[in-house]
Amino acid sequence: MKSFDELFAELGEKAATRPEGSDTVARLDAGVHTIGKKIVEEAAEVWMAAEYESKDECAEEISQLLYHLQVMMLAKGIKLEDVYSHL
Ligand SMILES: N=c1c2ncn([C@@H]3O[C@H](COP(=O)(O)OP(=O)(O)OP(=O)(O)O)[C@@H](O)[C@H]3O)c2ncn1[C@@H]1O[C@H](COP(=O)(O)O)[C@@H](O)[C@H]1O
Repeated sequence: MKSFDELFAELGEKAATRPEGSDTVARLDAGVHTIGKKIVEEAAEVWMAAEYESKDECAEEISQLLYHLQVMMLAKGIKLEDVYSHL
């Protein structure tokens, strides 16, 4: 288990060191358009899970959406505080 901030730190490290086999590195290399499409797909899965699946399945979909949002943040050079300052 990890927090939002811990995952973001881990993904930032992956982006910087580019380890072989990292899904995150591949997604960053694919670019903002592909990352954006994934965010829309995951958001729809959250919606469907909320309507038709269990609380746990919905939580898993939300975790995936948060992951892809973080990938977009990295792709755009957006830091946690850039987002938090708007909350
Ligand atoms: N938290 C996540 C995470 N959430 C979602 N995903 C990715 O998003 C996909 C979403 O699931 P889908 O049901 O849409 O699967 P899919 O249709 O096969 O998706 P695609 O791979 O085709 O886009 C998953 O298969 C993962 O590839 C994640 N990939 C990585 N992480 C974490 O990110 C960290 C770094 O991972 P690596 O970069 O792979 O080392 C690790 O701690 C991982 O646990």
